[in-house]
Amino acid sequence: MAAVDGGEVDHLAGERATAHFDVDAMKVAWAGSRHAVEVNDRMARLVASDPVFRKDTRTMLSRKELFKDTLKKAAHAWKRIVELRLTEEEANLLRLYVDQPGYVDLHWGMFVPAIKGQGTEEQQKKWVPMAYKFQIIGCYAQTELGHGSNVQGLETTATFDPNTDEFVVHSPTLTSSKWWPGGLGKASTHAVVYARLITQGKDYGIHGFIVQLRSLDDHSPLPGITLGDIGGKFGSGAYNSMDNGVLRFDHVRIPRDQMLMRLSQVTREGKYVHSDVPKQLLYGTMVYVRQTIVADASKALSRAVCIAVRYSAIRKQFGSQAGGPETQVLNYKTQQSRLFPLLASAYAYRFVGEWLKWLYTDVMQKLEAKDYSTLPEAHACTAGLKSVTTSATADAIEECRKLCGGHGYLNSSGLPELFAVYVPACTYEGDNVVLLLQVARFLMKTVSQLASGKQPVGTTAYMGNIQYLMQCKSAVNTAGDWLNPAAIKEVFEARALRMAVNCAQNISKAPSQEEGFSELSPDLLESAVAHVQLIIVTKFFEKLQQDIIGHGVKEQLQNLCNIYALFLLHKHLGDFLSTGCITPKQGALANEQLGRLYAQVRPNAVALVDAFDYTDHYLSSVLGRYDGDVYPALYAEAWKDPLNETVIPDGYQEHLRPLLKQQLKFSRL
Ligand SMILES: CCCCCCCCCC/C=C\CCCCCCCCCC(=O)SCCNC(=O)CCNC(=O)[C@H](O)C(C)(C)COP(=O)(O)OP(=O)(O)OC[C@H]1O[C@@H](n2cnc3c(N)ncnc32)[C@H](O)[C@@H]1OP(=O)(O)O
Ligand SMILES: Cc1cc2nc3c(=O)[nH]c(=O)nc-3n(C[C@H](O)[C@H](O)[C@H](O)COP(=O)(O)OP(=O)(O)OC[C@H]3O[C@@H](n4cnc5c(N)ncnc54)[C@H](O)[C@@H]3O)c2cc1C
Repeated sequence: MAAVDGGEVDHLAGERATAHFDVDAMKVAWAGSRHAVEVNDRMARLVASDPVFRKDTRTMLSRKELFKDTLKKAAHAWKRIVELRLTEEEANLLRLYVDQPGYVDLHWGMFVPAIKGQGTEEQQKKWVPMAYKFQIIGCYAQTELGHGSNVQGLETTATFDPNTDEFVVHSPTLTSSKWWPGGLGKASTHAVVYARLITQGKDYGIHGFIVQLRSLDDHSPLPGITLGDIGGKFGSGAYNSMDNGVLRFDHVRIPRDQMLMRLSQVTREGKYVHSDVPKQLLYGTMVYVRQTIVADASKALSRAVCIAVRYSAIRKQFGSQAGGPETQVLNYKTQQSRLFPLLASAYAYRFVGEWLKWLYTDVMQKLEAKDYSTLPEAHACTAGLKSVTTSATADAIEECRKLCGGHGYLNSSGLPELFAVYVPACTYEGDNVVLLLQVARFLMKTVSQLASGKQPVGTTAYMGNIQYLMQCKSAVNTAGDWLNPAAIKEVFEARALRMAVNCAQNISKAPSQEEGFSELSPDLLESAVAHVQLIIVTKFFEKLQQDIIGHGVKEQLQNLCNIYALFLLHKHLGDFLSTGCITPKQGALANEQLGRLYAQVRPNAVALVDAFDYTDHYLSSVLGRYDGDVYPALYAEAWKDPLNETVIPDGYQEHLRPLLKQQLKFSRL
């Protein structure tokens, strides 16, 4: 089952023949199960073979054309989902492979989960079926012009009026205008709006409300509602398919039962009642989406890496003095040392994403049973992993562009658009720095509780080993010693713990905890990153303990896991040295071992990206084609540009001809 939808000749056949492992079995390890490979493959092909889902001219469309194209694709996708009676799993994958951001992402990804998570059973019964049938389209309207990161600072108000049993939703200032919600600008009929609840003269803080925005008859905004799109965004094509919107309310009335009342209620008389649950559950939808964003990071990263690896195997430069063939750029050690850690990261993020999904499901089950003890851990893990994986992926896509040289800068390489679509992931669903500071808070709390003898659990369990980890010295003596998982885990644990303890000690010297936290925040960020990287490394090792079938698959994954860990060690050598976890000599040995691992990956590189099982349609890159027939495709693609529709360009008569025909007027000339 090869993901070929390219030409007849396989220019990468030689590369595929050198692989030391069973690619089909690796597809199973990557996708999670044989079933997952099958359903992914079927949905990817369904999309690739449907002309409505073509995207090769997307970067050449105007904003209006692009938006209309997005509406068409979303409606067609829905039609196919209904006609083919696709399951929810299949439908999600179909949307993924359509690969065009649009209102449906927010409808399914945030609006529906917000109602399911924060609505009472009655509210769910009323709203969810309408949303499932697309009788209404919803978005998630939280961020405002003046406030995004600071959710408690939102200004929109929802004031209860006991005379009419309604809330009056209002935007009191310009900065309280809702600003950014995807799908809001043009498509949504409804929104979950976050606003300050005011009743009986008291402000009870932020709560969620379902508000109808547009008429279900003619889609015009309802009275008191001002709506629009916030304007063009970074890059051509890319996230411009999404109608991120602005919304203002002028005393808009909604029935009381449109407040999402699972966590707290307002009675008919206007009394505020808070259920016996942590108020942070209000943030539940964000936790859910952060978890999905980690899974998406491995998708985006693996796409970019697939393009860069295949093209690096095709591209040749220098190498022969005697007129023989030039060298494949993939053979250059520098290319390998830039590219293979990214390949390893794609696998690492895939597996940690799988684990995070499990953690999230587990926490949800506990919440159902009124056990809230794992909520802080779930928040720290989703926030931290969202932050680290999206930042690294955004950087990696740009690195892959550079790894593809000049051709990587062409839209037809697929990389500029992928980068432009992906970078906002560092900002949306929580700015990455703000989220890392949340992780740091969690770590500082955990460290402070160690003194009282409280044993940390979950991903901070290693901190309980403080006596040992604060003074241990790595026993690594040879480069090969770095292949021992225990040796790697020990130094990653010691680094993370020592950085956290250093921060805690320095904070305790400040006049107040708050001042210390603020002063130390750059160090706290690094401490949080160290902790999150430890989680990723640990989860990769744990994956290797599972039953992994197929010839050579486990060995390849072991190599990638070691590359991921040793690459991080090399990149953050300063941390490991300054905390005394390793010596400079041990750092050099790690680097030596990395070089050996790259050599082992080299013959397997193309097969390792084939295991992602991406169709050419999904990759949408002439450089990443499965068949490696890059040059004819690049050449043909150029001719499709609208500029090449005519030989003589528009503007020649007005601007070029007069210039070329002008009489020389300068005496000096
Ligand atoms: C059948 C058909 C199927 C069809 C198929 C289609 C399916 C499609 C599926 C699609 C899936 C996904 C799509 C994804 C698309 C993505 C598109 C982009 C979306 C972008 C959307 C957004 O951006 S929405 C807006 C997001 N905004 C933010 O993230 C704001 C960030 N800020 C915050 O979260 C908070 O303000 C803060 C955490 C930074 C601070 O909050 P606050 O001031 O209240 O808190 P404190 O810091 O004082 O902390 C108080 C205590 O609360 C704890 N805390 C904080 N947050 C949480 C949390 N989330 N959970 C649990 N606990 C939390 C904090 O730790 C403190 O605890 P203590 O220290 O113990 O007191
Ligand atoms: C493409 C896109 C889609 C979006 N979709 C939605 C949506 O559907 N619904 C929705 O409600 N919102 C949406 N958003 C909004 C998004 O969630 C916010 O932009 C995001 O949470 C960041 O908040 P901000 O813009 O207020 O950034 P700011 O907080 O203003 O960040 C500006 C800078 O300040 C720094 N900073 C802020 N606070 C601190 C601090 N405490 N300590 C140190 N540094 C700090 C940040 O690191 C950053 O460098 C979207 C945004 C984008 C870009």
